Amino acid sequence: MSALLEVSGVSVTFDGFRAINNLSFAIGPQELRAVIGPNGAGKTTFMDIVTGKTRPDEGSVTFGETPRSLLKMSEAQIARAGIGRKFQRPTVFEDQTVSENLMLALKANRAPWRVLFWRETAADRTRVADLAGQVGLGSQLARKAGELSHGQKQWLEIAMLLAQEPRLLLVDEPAAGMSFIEREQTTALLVELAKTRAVVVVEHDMEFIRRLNCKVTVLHEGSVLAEGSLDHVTKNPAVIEVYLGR
Ligand SMILES: Nc1ncnc2c1ncn2[C@@H]1O[C@H](COP(=O)(O)OP(=O)(O)OP(=O)(O)O)[C@@H](O)[C@H]1O
Repeated sequence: MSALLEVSGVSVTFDGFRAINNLSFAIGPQELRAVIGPNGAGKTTFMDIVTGKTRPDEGSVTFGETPRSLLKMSEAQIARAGIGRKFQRPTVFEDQTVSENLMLALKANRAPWRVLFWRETAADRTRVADLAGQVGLGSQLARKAGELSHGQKQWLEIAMLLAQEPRLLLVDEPAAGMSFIEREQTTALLVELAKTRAVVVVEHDMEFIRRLNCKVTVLHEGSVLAEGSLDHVTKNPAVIEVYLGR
């Protein structure tokens, strides 16, 4: 299987400190991957590089079936090329309904000149209902986003990202602040989403990762320390040492 995203030999230095050190990472077109690692391992910086927020000093980052370098693309171009990022804190419009939030996301997906003449169509309304259904908010369309639970807000934001039809979704700590039931529903959602796109989940919650039941990449000091199933990596002495400090 050829990779959808390929990060190769990437390094980033902040004021002389090497936050990412010769990092190589690849993910397939329909793959679910968990990225773990202790604080400061470089997980956020890795996502910043993929989304164009941080530029590496060396290495290459390519994306797509016909690999295209992301390094010369702006953050907006990378998003349009099919990479969506879900930050830890939900950023939905609280005073707007679920339906209105999703309609805004659909609108944002249009070329600027088309937005000028944009009118909501029946097809848009169907798409909004479909997006809400995909994340389990089909019955919440008329509710204000501000009234939703924390987990529901996170799902709404994922649906807003899905409006852009990303081929790669980066999800930062989805389990944080969620109830047990919400975490279980989120696991199921991410597994489902990864059937039709690549999904990379950065998470500290090991129980959550166990339920994702996917390949895990362990980062440490800006490099890949171990890769494989959760059982495989958690038996690795180097991983145990990094996590337990022994
Ligand atoms: N803009 C920056 N300037 C200076 N140092 C930075 C910058 N961004 C990140 N770093 C440093 O780079 C290292 C990697 O940080 P990063 O946030 O990527 O780690 P992380 O694995 O996401 O950690 P956490 O789990 O705590 O979120 C850290 O030591 C951090 O202090």
